[in-house]
Amino acid sequence: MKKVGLFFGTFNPIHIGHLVIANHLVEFSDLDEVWFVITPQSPFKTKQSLLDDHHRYQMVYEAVQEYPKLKPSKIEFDLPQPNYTVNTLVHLDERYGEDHQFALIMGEDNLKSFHKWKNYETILEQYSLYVYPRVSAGEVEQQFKDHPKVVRVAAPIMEISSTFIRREHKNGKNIRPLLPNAVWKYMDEMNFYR
Ligand SMILES: Nc1ncnc2c1ncn2[C@@H]1O[C@H](COP(=O)(O)OP(=O)(O)OP(=O)(O)O)[C@@H](O)[C@H]1O
Ligand SMILES: O=C(O)c1ccc[n+]([C@@H]2O[C@H](COP(=O)([O-])O)[C@@H](O)[C@H]2O)c1
Repeated sequence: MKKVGLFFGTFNPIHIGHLVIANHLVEFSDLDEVWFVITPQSPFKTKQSLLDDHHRYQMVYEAVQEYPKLKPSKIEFDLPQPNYTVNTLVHLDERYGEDHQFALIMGEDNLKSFHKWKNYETILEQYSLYVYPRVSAGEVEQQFKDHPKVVRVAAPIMEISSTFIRREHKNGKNIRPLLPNAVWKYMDEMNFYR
């Protein structure tokens, strides 16, 4: 049975913050692989300046080329939008459940709003949440604090966001160190976020 951590996101674009977290989890937890699930439409986000799904997928693909334990996933591309994670998990289990055990990866910021996710109780009954630290306002709800399914992982804190990268690239700043090299090249050649 392969243990796979699912890292959900819009990845518009994927940056080194995402990569550091994913790599930390495959190297320092019991997860065998991490799959980046590129979400066409996140339930809590508007579609503003969102690149086409396939371009976001391609950038993740380029970013993980030299990391055999990290994989991009298109599973949500053909599912109804907005993409509720609980639905995606059903599809993943149908397709891979026989020899894969799935868990979710999220930052502490997302754990703080996890009670707003569709059917979060069902998710927590069936899957573990691997939670890494993140600088953010607010409190983790009591119900999640000592929950047996919430696994704390001491990954490094990297406060970078895709929003910052898109904005400052547009402003003509050099944001190149924040992106894997191949992602920078793809983004630059395609003239994204100009
Ligand atoms: N620097 C970071 N360190 C750790 N986790 C991050 C970091 N940036 C984003 N994440 C988390 O990774 C997941 C996927 O990121 P996503 O692309 O959706 O967000 P983002 O980088 O914050 O993008 P945007 O700025 O466009 O909202 C989300 O759960 C998000 O909270
Ligand atoms: O299922 C839900 O209700 C739900 C609500 C908010 C977010 N999510 C998932 O969490 C991922 C990260 O969310 P965000 O808004 O921080 O980019 C997003 O890509 C979705 O897959 C899922």
